Amino acid sequence: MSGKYLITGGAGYVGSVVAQHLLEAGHEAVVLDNLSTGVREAVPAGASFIEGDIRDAAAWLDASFDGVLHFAAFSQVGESVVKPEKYWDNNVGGTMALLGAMREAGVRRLVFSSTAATYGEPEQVPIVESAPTRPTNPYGASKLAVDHMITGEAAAHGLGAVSLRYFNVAGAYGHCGERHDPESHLIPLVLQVAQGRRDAISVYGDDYPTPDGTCVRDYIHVADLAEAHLLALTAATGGEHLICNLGNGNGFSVREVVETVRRVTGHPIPEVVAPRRGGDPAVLVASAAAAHEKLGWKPSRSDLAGIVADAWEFAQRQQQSKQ
Ligand SMILES: NC(=O)c1ccc[n+]([C@@H]2O[C@H](COP(=O)([O-])OP(=O)(O)OC[C@H]3O[C@@H](n4cnc5c(N)ncnc54)[C@H](O)[C@@H]3O)[C@@H](O)[C@H]2O)c1
Ligand SMILES: O=c1ccn([C@@H]2O[C@H](COP(=O)(O)OP(=O)(O)O[C@H]3O[C@H](CO)[C@H](O)[C@H](O)[C@H]3O)[C@@H](O)[C@H]2O)c(=O)[nH]1
Repeated sequence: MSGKYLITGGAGYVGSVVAQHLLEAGHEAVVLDNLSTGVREAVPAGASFIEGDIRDAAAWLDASFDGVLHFAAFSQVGESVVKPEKYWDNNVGGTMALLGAMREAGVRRLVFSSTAATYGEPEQVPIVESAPTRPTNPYGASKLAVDHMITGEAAAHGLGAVSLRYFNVAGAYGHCGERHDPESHLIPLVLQVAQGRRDAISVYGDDYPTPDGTCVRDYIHVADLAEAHLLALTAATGGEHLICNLGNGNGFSVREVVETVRRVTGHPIPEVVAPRRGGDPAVLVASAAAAHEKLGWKPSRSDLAGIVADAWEFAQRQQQSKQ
């Protein structure tokens, strides 16, 4: 059955891909974004666009909406360590206002972008949802606070909610991909080196307790992630707050990612070892068993070279459109 959904942060990377998937599935998509890190051109054709802040969501939310997909947030681990107040204000303060607006309008279905950063340094990998949550940076702490807020809202006021804890999102889908400015994520940065826009990639730390000394992450294709959001909308039912990890269950080190980019693009990628970045856990790899069991989700684009190839195609198209 088709529905009408508000997509906060739908001018950003993940939100724009999910908006595109919702439209393709026959839903109506209304994007609310203040363009703080997103761009207007990322909003898919066919979606309505409101330039505004989630703190003012009450101005646009009404009972005609079947649910909210909430992506709007600041999400840079390193920045959150030096400017924690920015993260509490937007991620926690903004979501509190959004939940209030949903309550007032009688909108009872929410899918929230949570993160692997809620766990911190794991005791065991792959990480399951019952693992201890001890975030090592304010970004992860702000997202964990929101998860707790949603649990309370579901229990007290009958909200149906799913928090999706993404691991490292990568790749592109159609005209939607990663175009942050400045960019902070590993894969698009390495691709910028391949394009000649940067001289080298800085490897943040090579003395971690991992096989090659660099951090290990679980890279998940953004289109696989989008499919999980559609399944989560169905699973978000009154009074329950479900939390599911989304990842492939495979870990790749920073050096393995750089090597994969070399193979996919055919460009040599010079690397320089730089100091560790504050707040980075050594290893983050997901168990997605709960998403499989409770949402019926299974990623189908788990090959790292394929993920990098899609991101490369998008980056090349972006570069050409600017020339
Ligand atoms: N990209 C990842 O690897 C990753 C991993 C885990 C979780 N997440 C989460 O997924 C979500 C989307 O991430 P992304 O990579 O697409 O980020 P993004 O920065 O591309 O998108 C976020 C969007 O939210 C908008 N926004 C921010 N604050 C707002 C506000 N107060 N009101 C309205 N709009 C606002 C921005 O303009 C932007 O368009 C975030 O919540 C992030 O924490 C991302
Ligand atoms: O120039 C760079 C950029 C990154 N890295 C390293 O590459 C790895 C991946 O870094 P990203 O910045 O691409 O991603 P993060 O793991 O820091 O964070 C991402 O995934 C997290 C969950 O795993 C959070 O959800 C967060 O929102 C999202 O940005 C990290 O070890 C980082 O130190 C480098 O070595 N050099």
